[in-house]
Amino acid sequence: MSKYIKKNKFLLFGIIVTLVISSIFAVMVQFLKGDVLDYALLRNDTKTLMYAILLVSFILLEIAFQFGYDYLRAHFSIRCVKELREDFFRSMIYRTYMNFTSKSNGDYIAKYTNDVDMIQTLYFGTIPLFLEILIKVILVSISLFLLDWRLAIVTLILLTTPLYIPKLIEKKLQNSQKEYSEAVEQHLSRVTDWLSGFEIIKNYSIEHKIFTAFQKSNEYTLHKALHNKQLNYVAGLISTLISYLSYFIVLSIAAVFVLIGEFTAGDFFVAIGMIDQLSYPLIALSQFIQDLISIKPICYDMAKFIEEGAAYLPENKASYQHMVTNDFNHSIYLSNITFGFQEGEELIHNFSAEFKKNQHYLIKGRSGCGKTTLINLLLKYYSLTEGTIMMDGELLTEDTNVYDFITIVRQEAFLFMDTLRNNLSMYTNCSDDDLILALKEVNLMKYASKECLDMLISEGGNNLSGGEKKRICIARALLRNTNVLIFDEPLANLDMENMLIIEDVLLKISDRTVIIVSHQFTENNYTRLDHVITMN
Ligand SMILES: Nc1ncnc2c1ncn2[C@@H]1O[C@H](COP(=O)(O)OP(=O)(O)OP(=O)(O)O)[C@@H](O)[C@H]1O
Repeated sequence: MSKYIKKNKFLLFGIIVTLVISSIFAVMVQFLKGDVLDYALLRNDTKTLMYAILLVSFILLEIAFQFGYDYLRAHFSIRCVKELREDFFRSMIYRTYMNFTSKSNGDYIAKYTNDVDMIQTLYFGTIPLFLEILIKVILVSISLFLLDWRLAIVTLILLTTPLYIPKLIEKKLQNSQKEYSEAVEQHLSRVTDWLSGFEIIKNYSIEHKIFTAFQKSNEYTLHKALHNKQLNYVAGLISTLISYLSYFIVLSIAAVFVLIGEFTAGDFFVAIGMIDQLSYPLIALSQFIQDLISIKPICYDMAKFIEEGAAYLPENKASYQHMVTNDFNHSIYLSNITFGFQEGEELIHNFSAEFKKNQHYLIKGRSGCGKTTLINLLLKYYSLTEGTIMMDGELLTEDTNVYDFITIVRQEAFLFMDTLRNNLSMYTNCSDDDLILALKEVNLMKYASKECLDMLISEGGNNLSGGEKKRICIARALLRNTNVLIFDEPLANLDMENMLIIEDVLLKISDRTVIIVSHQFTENNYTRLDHVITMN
């Protein structure tokens, strides 16, 4: 996390400068208060008035610099969080599909909301406050030394004892913060899951069961939050008690100095002001130390997450520089491939197939025989146990960017909450005419107009029918000029009319290699395909 602090070092410098100046004024105010009192007791009106005016001016200056400090502090925290969020999102979005799916959406959301918020409050927010207190403590300690070195030494020894409390329970604080963060992650994963399954919850009338599960999960999370807060409060309470005790000891010593004639009334007044200036910040300092200690594991996890994702960033991925981005000219050949998810269990055994350029293929087979897995192997999601995948006689290697020549359309049609235009063009510079042509190709005449391209698609494409969503996804794939188009179960969840429309659209695609994975494809249309591959 120190990276973000370094990036905003000028703001931090500004914070330190305004802090030092406002703290100097705060200390001067204490001395001036003593002077005003002493001159008032001596009945010296002119000096009393002069020092009173000076006192008011210094108070105003202290307030002005304090405002400057608060202003910069807010900017510092916001800038750090902005950069942290950007790094988080970048490290997530550039991951490989397999790496991304190793975590649940809830995990990502919890990290993005809860963990980032905690880091903002307990780390970026605490650092300026920690500096504020530290600078105040240093300046006030120096001033106390100037007033009386014996009192200064006793004050510092006694008032700094509460600072050791957080260090004594460091492990407990960190564990409790981490447990809380993990509980939030689990809770959000479950909530996102319930939101996605809203329809099924209604359909099976299991609202009560889900609510009970929610209550349990919510209670567990809040129990962890409470435990975390209680631990912090106990540590805070001990620190405050010790601090007050120390305060009264130092106060008594200053009172003794007055009684034995070593301090004037003004000196006593100044000393009390100084001790006040020290005691409250030191209590706060112990809380900030507590915060910084407890947030450490969350910061560590966040840094690890970002670092892990950084390996996939274009600028850091060495292989990107020599990534093969060419098309194939003749064929893609799967040669004797074997693969299994578990060791010793083979899902695909010694399978071979050739996909020739610009031909139509249907891959069929019973449910669960490994059709989607075969496609995922082609997309390099998993490593083969045995066999090879060749492109024009050359091995498909780690460095081959298959997304450059393959477009995949999955069974679940996914559309972004955006305009139809952006959902079709995928944010590239496609002309409206091309978009309209693609819509016509997939028989979506209803939307094939300039006005309709501006139509907003709601979350999950809820304002479209299942068949329409599928056809928009196919049109989007057609617009992407890749040599290979793969359709994984394009006919799933469609009625006969829509099935036939989509089959026709896929069979009419020319000058592309089309691979259709389906166990529902109409047998009457087999003659329009170049090859039918049956997987056992
Ligand atoms: N990520 C995974 N981890 C472990 N097992 C998996 C994974 N993905 C799929 N499987 C298993 O591999 C088998 C084949 O799944 P796959 O999706 O390839 O079948 P399919 O032929 O496409 O089935 P369908 O026609 O029903 O879509 C299934 O038994 C499934 O449980």
